[in-house]
Amino acid sequence: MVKKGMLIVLSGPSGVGKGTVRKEIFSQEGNNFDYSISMTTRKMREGEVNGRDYHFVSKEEFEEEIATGGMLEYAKYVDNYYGTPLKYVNEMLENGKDVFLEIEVSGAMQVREKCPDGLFIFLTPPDLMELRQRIINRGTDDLETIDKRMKKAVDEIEMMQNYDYAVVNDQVVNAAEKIKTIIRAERWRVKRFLPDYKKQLGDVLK
Ligand SMILES: Nc1nc2c(ncn2[C@@H]2O[C@H](COP(=O)(O)OP(=O)(O)O)[C@@H](O)[C@H]2O)c(=O)[nH]1
Ligand SMILES: Nc1ncnc2c1ncn2[C@@H]1O[C@H](COP(=O)(O)OP(=O)(O)O)[C@@H](O)[C@H]1O
Repeated sequence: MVKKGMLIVLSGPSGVGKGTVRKEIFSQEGNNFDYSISMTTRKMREGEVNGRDYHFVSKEEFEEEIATGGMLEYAKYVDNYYGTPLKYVNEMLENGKDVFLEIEVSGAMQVREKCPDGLFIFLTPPDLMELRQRIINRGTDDLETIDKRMKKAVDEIEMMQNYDYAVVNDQVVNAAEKIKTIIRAERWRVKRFLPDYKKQLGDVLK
């Protein structure tokens, strides 16, 4: 039976722990889905590998991809572009493989428009004080920027209503486990099977 793969989108406010939880999920064996490596114009950090963590490209290269329709979605985030190359995602889905994206909220909303059948999971903080504390702990922002990020985070949390599931990131391992449980259950969505049976019916009745 040939089923198209499922597109899985993990998103949520900045600083909630998307990257941390995603890395936990992919550090474990036995996932039946593949990670779509994003493209970005931000500088490579120490310890990162081009083609593993991101496809690192110049601003010109990124803009060329946008212009030629090569991106499924993209966003400008802290003066850099981040986006999902369309080709890999399409190839995987056509081959019946499930694909996992970890992207910020505005990109996720673009994907929702284009792929309404995807699985949209919103990672949310236990509460806003904890979110603030995590952004402070990360140590990358001054207090003024942190307050700006918090205002943006509140707007982003409002977008939760456009998602299928909310997962609270209390403990990284718990959140990763919950996400994997959701993905396992969603594999058996009726609408993934129906088109194939309809096609078979056409063949049988020929
Ligand atoms: N829209 C979109 N957002 C992405 C993509 N890849 C990563 N992001 C988001 O971009 C933000 C910044 O990522 P990054 O610079 O790696 O790191 P962080 O600041 O250490 O989390 C995070 O919220 C990611 O979820 C992508 O392909 N598309
Ligand atoms: N469950 C958690 N409990 C405590 N701290 C966390 C948890 N998940 C992530 N963090 C920390 O919160 C900060 C933001 O996480 P990060 O993965 O960079 O977020 P995002 O990708 O959503 O911007 C990091 O310092 C990370 O170590």
